Amino acid sequence: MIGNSIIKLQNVDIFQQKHLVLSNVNLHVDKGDFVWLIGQTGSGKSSLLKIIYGDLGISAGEGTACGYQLKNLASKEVPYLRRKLGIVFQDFQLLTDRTVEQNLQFVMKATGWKDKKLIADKTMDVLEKVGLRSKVRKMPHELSGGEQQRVVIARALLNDPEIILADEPTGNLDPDTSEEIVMLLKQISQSGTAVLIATHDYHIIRAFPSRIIKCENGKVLEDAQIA
Ligand SMILES: Nc1ncnc2c1ncn2[C@@H]1O[C@H](COP(=O)(O)OP(=O)(O)OP(=O)(O)O)[C@@H](O)[C@H]1O
Repeated sequence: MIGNSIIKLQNVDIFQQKHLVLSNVNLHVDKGDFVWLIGQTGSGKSSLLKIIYGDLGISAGEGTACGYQLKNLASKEVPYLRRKLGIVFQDFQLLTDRTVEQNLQFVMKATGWKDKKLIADKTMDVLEKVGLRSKVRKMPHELSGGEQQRVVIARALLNDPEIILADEPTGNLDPDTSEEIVMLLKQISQSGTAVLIATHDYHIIRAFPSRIIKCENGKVLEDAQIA
């Protein structure tokens, strides 16, 4: 990694199949940055995130994410890159037949955690960070939408990621709960983990002013404004 750089894309072209979605993308995200990603439906926000988490490959240009070269990234490297990224999506994607604790520990076991004491301590550590220690034994359906999204954020924090990528994390939440979730993500960025949030919700952007990146007409504008 170069200095504090977590994500660096230089002159990257982003394709979905043969369709060029975004061309000549330049983007940098540094340690602890809090960045909004906006753009109309179909403008390429999810495609840009997919480049960063190794779901789409880079054919032209250069990129690094969390110290990994994205160009020619070997498929066996992708799970290791993903451990350094916390991914939070709109629909909560919790396992509905397991408790909060079991949801978290399922991920830990899948990513190589073995020591029972460390697993138990980390479970409580991430739940503390999202304010849900008391819900450790609850099933997802016993939680509100905002609480479920907090569990997803806790899950994203398990492997101490360098950045959280969030795609419409408040899409299913009411305005007050959305603000609470973004407040939590903002706090996380202040403790050093970068946060990149794709959203259509300009109200929430106004409530938490920060750097804005915009996908528009096949380009990525760094340091954009909302109307
Ligand atoms: N798997 C795919 N195969 C082919 N084309 C795709 C695929 N996924 C997305 N696209 C196309 O790529 C373009 C960008 O889509 P993308 O999902 O990145 O946009 P977005 O800005 O995230 O949209 P939204 O706000 O609706 O989520 C669109 O034209 C879309 O139709």
